[in-house]
Amino acid sequence: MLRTHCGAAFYLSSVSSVSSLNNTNLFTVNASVMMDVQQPRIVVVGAGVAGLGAAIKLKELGFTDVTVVEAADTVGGRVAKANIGKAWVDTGAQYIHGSSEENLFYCLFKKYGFLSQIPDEGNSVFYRHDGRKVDTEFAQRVYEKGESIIRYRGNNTGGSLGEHFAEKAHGVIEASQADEKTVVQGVLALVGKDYLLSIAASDLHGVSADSWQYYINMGDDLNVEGFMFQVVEKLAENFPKERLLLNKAVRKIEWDGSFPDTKGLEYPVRVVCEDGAEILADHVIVTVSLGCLKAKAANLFNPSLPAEKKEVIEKLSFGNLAKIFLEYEEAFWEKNVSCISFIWDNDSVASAPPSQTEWLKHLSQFTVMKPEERFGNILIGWCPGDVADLIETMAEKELASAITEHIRMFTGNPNIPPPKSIMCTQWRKNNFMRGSYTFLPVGVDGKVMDVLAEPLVATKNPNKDLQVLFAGEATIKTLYGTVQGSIISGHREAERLAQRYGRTAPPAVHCESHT
Ligand SMILES: Cc1cc2nc3c(=O)[nH]c(=O)nc-3n(C[C@H](O)[C@H](O)[C@H](O)COP(=O)(O)OP(=O)(O)OC[C@H]3O[C@@H](n4cnc5c(N)ncnc54)[C@H](O)[C@@H]3O)c2cc1C
Repeated sequence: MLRTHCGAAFYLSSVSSVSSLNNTNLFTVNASVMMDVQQPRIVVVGAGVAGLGAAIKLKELGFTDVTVVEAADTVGGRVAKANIGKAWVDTGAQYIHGSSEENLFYCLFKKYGFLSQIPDEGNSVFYRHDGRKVDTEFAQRVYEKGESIIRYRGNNTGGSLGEHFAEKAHGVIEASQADEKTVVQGVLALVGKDYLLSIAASDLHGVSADSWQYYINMGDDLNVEGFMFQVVEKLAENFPKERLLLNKAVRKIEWDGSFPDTKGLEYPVRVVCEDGAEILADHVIVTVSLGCLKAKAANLFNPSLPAEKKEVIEKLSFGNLAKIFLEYEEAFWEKNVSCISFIWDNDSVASAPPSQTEWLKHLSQFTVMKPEERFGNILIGWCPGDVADLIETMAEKELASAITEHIRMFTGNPNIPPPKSIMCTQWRKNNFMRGSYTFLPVGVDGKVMDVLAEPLVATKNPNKDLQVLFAGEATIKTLYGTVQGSIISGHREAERLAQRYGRTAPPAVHCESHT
């Protein structure tokens, strides 16, 4: 989830109490507190942040028979990397939403010594379609006004964020001076587009105005590009490699059954993999994305999911966010610039070729990867929703050429060369992700995520409970769409099993004690 514009904290104004998140800072547990030696067999499906979080927490809680099964050839899921130019870049998450010690991910960054390596954000520059720059201070002022409107938590309004924003933005435009109206309108439209990036949606009118009513604000955003995947790789070192099965896609989860192993022991769950392997288990924690659940849940579970859960899977939206990495021989931007924004107005629509206007309109923000010594000259262009879906289908050459014309027009510099390399993320096409992250469409209350998080209830074997549990960013209404939400959801399910086996964890420990 991207929720930052040009270094400015782009977050929700009112906050819920962080103390409501028990044990969020628990990442070590003294195994001596174990109250029994029973070792149920547990399978975790997915080695993204939620799966790793669950597996490591289970290990810390003294469970020794834990296996993680991952379809991809690497860990991390939607925290992922790719090589471009001289560096590895984060193709998935790259912001810590909440740079404070309430945030477990922030603590991990601190623990692994990465925080001190994160450079300061630079300046923003705003262009109109004809190369004119908008005075940064003025643009920032209007931008902040727009942000304060859109940073709206909602509280069972049932309305759309688009409606809310349009109404309030209209007031700001009306109140501005006649000669500034067009720019004010353009900057406010930019706020809306940037917000769509943070939600990964196509249209604010399709997004619930109540999207953030349960959300926990842990502080400002921090851009940790190039470090997020490193933190997750380090995290994965805390789980035994031989128990982490990569390139092993799960095809079927059979539950509420009675499956004997070779020793005649009976297990209620059988996990069947694409390669034909079968793993018997007492418990399985499913962490696949909402996108995968939408596409595959009907065939993945046997017996099938209860109607209530199916309904939630259908109701929640799973967006897309494209990151387009553009590598240049030399920077055409000034050294201190970290964000380049394009402000569209009615004239700019006419200036772009009609075939490209629609998607280019949504390519309004480019961030500069910093520092140059580490990354070279790389810009990231950001696109949300349907436009991201479309861009995934375009050839790199076509994309590079359209973007170059776009940048030339807005900067007023016809000599900007095409990028020497270009790479676009493909989250929607990825069979094991099917998009970027969850958002709440109009009319859907975040509480439905609690339903998604509920374990399945066995009917044939009610004494063998908690057979199928669910974790992942879509299962946590207070932090969905984020890495910290994912890890906490993994911990939640590990702790659910710990409770089931009478295993108690010591009280939460503070971030500082791990530095
Ligand atoms: C482009 C992008 C930008 C983002 N930006 C940010 C950001 O700046 N800050 C932030 O906090 N969050 C951000 N997010 C969201 C964040 O990355 C996710 O919320 C989080 O990583 C999800 O973790 P997860 O474990 O819940 O799911 P996943 O990462 O999706 O993990 C699920 C795992 O299950 C595996 N899997 C799927 N199906 C199967 C199967 N059948 N068998 C076996 N394995 C399977 C997948 O391969 C995957 O590894 C971003 C996401 C994207 C895509």
